[in-house]
Formats: sequence, structure tokens, C-alpha cells
Amino acid sequence: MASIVITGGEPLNGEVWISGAKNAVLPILAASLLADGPMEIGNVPHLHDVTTTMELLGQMGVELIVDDKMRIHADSRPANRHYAPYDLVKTMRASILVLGPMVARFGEAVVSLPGGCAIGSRPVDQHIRGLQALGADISVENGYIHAKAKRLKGTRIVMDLVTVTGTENIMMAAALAHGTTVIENAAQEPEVVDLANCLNAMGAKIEGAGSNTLVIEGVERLNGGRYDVLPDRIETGTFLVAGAMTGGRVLAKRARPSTLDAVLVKLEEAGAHINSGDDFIEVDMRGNRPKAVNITTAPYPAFPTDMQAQFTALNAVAEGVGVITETVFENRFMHVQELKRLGADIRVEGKSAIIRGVPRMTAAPVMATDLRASASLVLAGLVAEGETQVDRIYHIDRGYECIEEKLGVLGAKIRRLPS
Ligand SMILES: CC(=O)N[C@H]1[C@@H](OP(=O)(O)OP(=O)(O)OC[C@H]2O[C@@H](n3ccc(=O)[nH]c3=O)[C@H](O)[C@@H]2O)O[C@H](CO)[C@@H](O)[C@@H]1O
Ligand SMILES: C=C(OP(=O)(O)O)C(=O)O
Repeated sequence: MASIVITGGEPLNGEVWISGAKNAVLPILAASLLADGPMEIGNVPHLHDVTTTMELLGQMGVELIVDDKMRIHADSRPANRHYAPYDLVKTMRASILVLGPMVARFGEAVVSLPGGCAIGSRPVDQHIRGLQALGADISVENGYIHAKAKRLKGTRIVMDLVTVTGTENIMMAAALAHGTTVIENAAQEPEVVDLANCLNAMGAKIEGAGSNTLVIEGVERLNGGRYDVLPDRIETGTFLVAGAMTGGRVLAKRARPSTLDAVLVKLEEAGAHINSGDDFIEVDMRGNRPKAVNITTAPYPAFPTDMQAQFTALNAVAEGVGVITETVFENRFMHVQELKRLGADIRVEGKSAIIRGVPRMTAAPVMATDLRASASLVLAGLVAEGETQVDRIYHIDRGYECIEEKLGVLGAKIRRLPS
């Protein structure tokens, strides 16, 4: 299994280009199943999850071409297999995003239940309930969701809790339903807005994206079209934390600062100087050690759970004691044990991690357990004395494009060891 080796101690300094957002490109690729014409998707990050989604769509009969600018051309008109197998779904939970589009466009779908993962049980009951409210006939047999519908019918759906992919699945299905759908308690994440913008560019009629109420007037058909994916706010935040933890200066280019308010507030509280414009954010620590911050994760616009592990790593070397409370997933502290191997002083009590910053961490072999846990270990490796080896790095390739090259450009001593 491939690993990443980092020699800590260098303050990062320089500029880094931010890639397209993983959590936007995946639903947008799934949305290509709704289109009655070719789609061209730009600013696509080179990620393992994108490859998996392409494999999934390809198995369904969608024709896919990646051009020399890394734009994906997707034509779902030939799609004739409305099936998402366990083998692919188990490697990427976001595969569930094909359920809504398939049942809306083709009248049937068979999708493996995604099951839990390292960060929590992650049920999909809200996806199923929403599609049933739209008139889909759904049963779960032998680990597969079977959905059927002649034509979905618009209705009012109040989500029991805020779910990102749940909102996206129902929004995509409702886009082709007969009549108007109102989704209340909808997720407001920027990636939900990006998907709504893409669907509208394809001919959908969706209003309210970015608020907690979505109004979707169903249309008879959706065209293809061109769409560029928004920049990845979690990748951006991860590089900014890397700058802050190492006492350095990092300029994230082609970023979207308006999607990172809660993260930037915490970086400022940690002592970072922030300078941002329309499409860039610079963090400058001027050689200082960060101050510990308290954080509570919650749905957007609050602090994102996908930045929790990175700030746990920052607090581990900060001055003072920081408390991080995770309210979105029930088991998202798997990185704590590994950070402790590097010398961090962290105690987990229920939903909170109490982190007493240490002046220095020291290298050790550590193991990645999920995507953002891996990122936090790489960040810790950047400041730990000696050579830290992070194993099971395939997790990081799900969501970070060329992470070692990008950190290398910023001055990190980092290299990948092939398996
Ligand atoms: C591909 C993608 O966009 N992934 C993101 C998405 O995941 P994902 O969409 O899977 O996360 P959700 O927003 O659905 O999950 C939020 C909470 O709701 C629970 N839940 C969700 C659905 C459901 O039917 N029933 C239920 O109980 C989950 O177990 C979790 O505790 O949002 C998460 C929360 O911001 C992020 O961490 C992920 O990076
Ligand atoms: C949890 C994440 O992703 P996914 O929902 O794809 O597992 C993440 O991006 O941190």
C-alpha cells in the first residue's frame, strides 16, 4: 500500500492552485444521468472518487470522454443499465447520488445500500423517504435499494435532519417530476448550490438554493450543457491550516473565499493574518505559533465537519487548550489516536476532543483511517520533528488532487512511497 513520508519543520511559503470541489463534481456527474443531451463539465479535480464515479456511470452505459483540458464530456442517452453494484458503492458512498436521477429519468433504479464507514453509520433513510414522497415505489432487498416510478410527482418534503447528499438526491429527482416540489430543512452547503446552478443551466427550475427551502418546478426534460465546478473549500481550508500550523504564509489561488467564512474566523482566532480577494485567500502566521481554538461542527454555514480533523491537528501544536465538538458524525475522531502517536495531548470525552497544545510533536509511523483523518496526519507530519510515514494513503487520493506535489511547491519535504 502506498504511503507518504514527510520530514517536518519547514514553514510553508508560497502559492497553491485550488482544484474543483470533490463534493460538487460527484453530484454534478450523477446529474448527467438526467440530461437528454451531452454535458461538458470543467474544473474537474483528478481524484479517485471521480474515477470511481466515471466507472459507475460507464457501467450504466453513459458515454464518457476526458479531453486534454481534463473536461469531462458525458452523454447519458445510451445509458441502459440502471444498476449501481455493491463493489463500486462500497468504495464510495457518494454512489448513492445516482439513485434519484435514475428513477426520475429511467423510471427504475437498483442501487446497493452504501453501509457505514469509518466516520459513522451514515444511513440513507432520508434519501429513501424523500423519493417515496415523490411517488417512487421503494423496497430494500438483499442489500439493494430497488426504486420504481412511472413519473415522479412534486410534493412538499420536510427533511428530518439536514443531509447534503439527501437534499441533492431529492433535488435531482424533483427536477424531472411532474409539478412543484418544496424541500424544507434542506442543506445549504455551497456544493448543493453548485449542483442547483448546474441543473438550472441544464434547464431545471430550482429556486432557493443556499437557503433551507428549495422550490423545484419539475420540467419535462433537461438538456445537457457546459458547467464548471466550484473550487474546493475543504482543500482550500486544508492548505490554509498547513500554512498556519507551520508558522508560514500560504496563498490559495482560484479559491472561493465566501464559502469559507466559518473556517477563516477560526484561523484569525488562531492568530493568522488573512487577506482575501474575489478568488484568493492568503494566510500569514509570520513565524508565530497558533493559539488554540474551540470549534463545534454543524451543517453550513457553521463550521464544516470536513475541516474538523485538520483543526484538531492545528490545536495539537497550538498554545493553550482547545475543545473540538463534533455534532455531525458520531465517530469522527479516528485521527486522535494517530495524532497521539506523534506526541499530541488529546482526550476524547463523548462528542468532544480536549486538546492541550504541545510545543513540538515528534515523527512516528501513522495510519490513515479516512479522508480528512489522512489530511490531519499529513498536516501533523509537516510540523513533527523527524520523518513521519503516513500509511493507507489511498484515503487521501479520494479527495486531494496531487497533495504531495502541491505541498512540495509550498516548500514541504514530502514524498510518496509506492506500494
Ligand atoms: C459526497 C459528499 O457531499 N459528502 C459530504 C456529505 O456527506 P453526506 O451527504 O453523506 O452527509 P449527510 O449530510 O447526509 O450527513 C449528515 C448526518 O445525517 C445523517 N443522515 C444522513 C442521511 C440520512 O438519510 N440519514 C441520516 O441519518 C448522517 O449519518 C450524518 O450523521 O456531507 C457531509 C456533511 O457535511 C460531509 O462530511 C461529506 O463530505
Ligand atoms: C466524508 C467525506 O466524504 P464522503 O462523504 O465522500 O465520504 C469528506 O469529504 O470528508
